[in-house]
Amino acid sequence: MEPNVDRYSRPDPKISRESSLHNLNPQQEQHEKLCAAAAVIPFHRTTTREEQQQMLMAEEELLQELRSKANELFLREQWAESSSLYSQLIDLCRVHLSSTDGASDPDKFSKLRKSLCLALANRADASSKLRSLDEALRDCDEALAIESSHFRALVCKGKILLSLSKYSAALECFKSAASLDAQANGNCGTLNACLEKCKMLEYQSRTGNFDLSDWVASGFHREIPELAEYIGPVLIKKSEISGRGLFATKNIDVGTVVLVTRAIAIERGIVMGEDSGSGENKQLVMWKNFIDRVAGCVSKSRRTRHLISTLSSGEDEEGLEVPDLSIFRAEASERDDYPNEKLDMNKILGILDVNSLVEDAISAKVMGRNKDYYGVGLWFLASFVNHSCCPNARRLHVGNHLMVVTSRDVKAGDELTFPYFDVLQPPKKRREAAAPWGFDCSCKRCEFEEKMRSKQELRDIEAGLEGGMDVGGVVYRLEEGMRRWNARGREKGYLRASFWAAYSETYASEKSVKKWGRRIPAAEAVVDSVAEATGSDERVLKVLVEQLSSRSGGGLGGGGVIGEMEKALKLGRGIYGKVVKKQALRGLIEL
Ligand SMILES: C[S@@+](CC[C@H](N)C(=O)[O-])C[C@H]1O[C@@H](n2cnc3c(N)ncnc32)[C@H](O)[C@@H]1O
Repeated sequence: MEPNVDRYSRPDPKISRESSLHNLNPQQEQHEKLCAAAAVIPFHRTTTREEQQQMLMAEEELLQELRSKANELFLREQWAESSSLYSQLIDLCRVHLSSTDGASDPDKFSKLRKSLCLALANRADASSKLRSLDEALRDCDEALAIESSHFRALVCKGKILLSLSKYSAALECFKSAASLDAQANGNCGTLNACLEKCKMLEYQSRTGNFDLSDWVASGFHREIPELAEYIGPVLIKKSEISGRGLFATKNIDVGTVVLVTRAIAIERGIVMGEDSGSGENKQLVMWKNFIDRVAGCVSKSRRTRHLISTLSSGEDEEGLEVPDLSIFRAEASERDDYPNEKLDMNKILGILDVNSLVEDAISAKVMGRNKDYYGVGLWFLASFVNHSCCPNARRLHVGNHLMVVTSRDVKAGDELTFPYFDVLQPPKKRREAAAPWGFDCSCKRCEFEEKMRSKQELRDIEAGLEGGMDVGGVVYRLEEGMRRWNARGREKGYLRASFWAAYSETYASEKSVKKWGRRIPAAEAVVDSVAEATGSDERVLKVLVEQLSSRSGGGLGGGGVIGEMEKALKLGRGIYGKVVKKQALRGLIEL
């Protein structure tokens, strides 16, 4: 069959020069020359075989040159530059494909399609490094629409889906890639690693079974474990505390993971000298960087923009809509089905003020953080959890993930709350800590303590503690006062939690314990009531463990302390959650 000579006619010079060549860097000048050689052919004249060969070579060389330059930049991790060259390569492939007839020149057609697919997959890889995930996915889908078993596009798409927490869809991609001829595609090590990781994350996100024991047992020295995002038995509803809140949909035991969510953005650093000016400046710089990061994520993803727009910015919280929990399930989300929200910088700043969490919060220190460490981040679903001074949950920060773990048993229908700040301090300090959040806490404990403010004696005790009064004396006066005020059950726990600093210092000092003897309660009883009132806390647990240790003379093997050890383990579960299994937990709390 006669070749269709027109196919080899020079493509419209406007398209070829403007869309592909014009932006080339100087190193590609030689190709301009090659193309210029081909350009001597008048546009309307049909080309000879020799001219066709010449043009084919020029085309091939140009593609090859672009490809190697783009690959080189990619290997040098110059993502934006390599992406721009892949774009030129893609344009060029498209131009040539549009003028190539697959039926009469199948080799060239198939070569061009392969080049196009590879360039799309590579650009997707570069875009994903730039966190332009929507664009990256579009490229993978285009490559896969051309060749459904394109290895690189499948692996790249799998990785992007994995980073978007779409575990089942990612697993499908990796499985399809694994079913291809491994020899032909190479890179099996990476694929197998992705496949295994994906299987584990898919399992975690489906079951909520997480196990951090090995990491904890290594003293947090091993690499931070990979975690899936997970939404447990919870739902968002109107809250009596304020606006919307997160509620349990069934009874939940202490230590259960109810939520694992990855930060939208996070900024970390070591801030030396908490009160020094340089520390504050560093925090300000970090805050600014954090805002930039969030703004970057918002500009790159419709989903992020939509989800962030559901968060409170502190204004008219009662009038806010209750979003459907399902929009936070990454697995369920389609790429383009989000409204294109408009979010100005003021709104973003308001949202960050109300919802950002600081990783160095007292509850986060447990996971092996340095005391000068400071990290600020935004986590979507956790942003619906209200604060309470008698919370029933805690947060654990593991890498970029925030885990919400119940710190005591929770009943179906209860609102889940975690502390935004240290709740083992007196009401005045707690009010000061709540002020930057823009609220006055009115949880049961705060309500009770507000009523108790009328007691001059309590105010004197608080002033005494602040003024450096003997801590044993503070404990004694408070215990005496509670007897007279008829404080019962949880109420005692609330007050003891408020004066926890005095209790823990007293029990830590043999001299104080001797001095006050039976006039102050046993540490175990205080630990029980504080844990009952405010949930587990590592400082409360520490007092219990020290008591156990001193009672058993340093070793904890004695039969008499078994019950207390079980109690300590239960408290430990409320702090670290069931994600740290018994043996590792024993090590962690030094039992
Ligand atoms: C992270 S948001 C919590 C979810 C929020 N209620 C909503 O509807 O989006 C933090 C804001 O919730 C409100 N809030 C949280 N805990 C509160 C409490 N104990 N008392 C009063 N307001 C509270 C405050 O307005 C606070 O700035």
